[in-house]
Amino acid sequence: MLQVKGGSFGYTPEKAILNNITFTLKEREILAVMGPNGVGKTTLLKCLMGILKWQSGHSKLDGKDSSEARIKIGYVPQAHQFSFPYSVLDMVVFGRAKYMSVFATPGKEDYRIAKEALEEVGILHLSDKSCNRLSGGQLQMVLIARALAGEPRLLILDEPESHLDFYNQLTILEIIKRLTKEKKIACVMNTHYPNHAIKVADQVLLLNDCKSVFGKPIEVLTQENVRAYFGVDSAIVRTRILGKEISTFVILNQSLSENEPGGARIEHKIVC
Ligand SMILES: Nc1ncnc2c1ncn2[C@@H]1O[C@H](COP(=O)(O)OP(=O)(O)OP(=O)(O)O)[C@@H](O)[C@H]1O
Repeated sequence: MLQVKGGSFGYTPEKAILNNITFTLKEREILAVMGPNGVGKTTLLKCLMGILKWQSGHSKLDGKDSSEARIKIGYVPQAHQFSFPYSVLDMVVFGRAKYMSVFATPGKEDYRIAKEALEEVGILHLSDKSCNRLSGGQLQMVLIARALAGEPRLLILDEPESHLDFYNQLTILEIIKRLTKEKKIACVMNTHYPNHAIKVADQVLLLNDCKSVFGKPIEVLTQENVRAYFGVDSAIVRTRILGKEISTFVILNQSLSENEPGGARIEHKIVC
């Protein structure tokens, strides 16, 4: 559904940021884009949306060049960066603007779709509330609903769970996962949390210094890759809690990485 082949981009001719990015994403799949600060994750999202033009290579959505397919891409920015003096419903109706002519106002059908999007993320009851009176988690859900109202094939989210408490992080991730599967769309999200990638992503793209690696979370977030891309020692531990097997990413402190477990009581098996 989304295909990126040999994508390269730099803001100046002297310094490439993204080099030869290649991956494919199927319908109902989530891609987590990861890498240290400033490596080009947001730049990649902008190239996928056609806001920045690939300098070589291309990205295609359903076979169409990203810039042509832009109408089918829903973008969810980080909620904490904005203030919005609109009601929740009006905000979500903005997601329909790309289908309207310049001076047109939203019609009944636009409001119906906007309400449906609010229902899908579970916040229809907030319709009349001002966006400026919402919590960070609620506002993030409003922005997801706004993107959904645009009936996207591809949902792009820039660190959707950052600045949220643990409960809201999980809520947002569950919503993203459910919608991606139910609505048969694909989703690309930047995240700084390996455990979130393990929890919801089907694929991970690691970026650093013009290098990249793509694959399933457990295959990509290996000790070697994490050391090479982030400069820290890590492990994925598999733990059984209440009969359920859970894979968890941990950063190893010095003593653990020197094989001194330091009295850790959880029984675990390092899987990669
Ligand atoms: N408009 C711009 N013009 C020139 N350079 C830019 C521009 N936007 C970003 N950059 C530079 O490009 C590089 C990649 O930036 P980008 O925002 O894509 O990184 P990121 O991986 O998303 O970072 P973070 O994790 O901190 O959000 C950085 O060095 C940044 O300073």
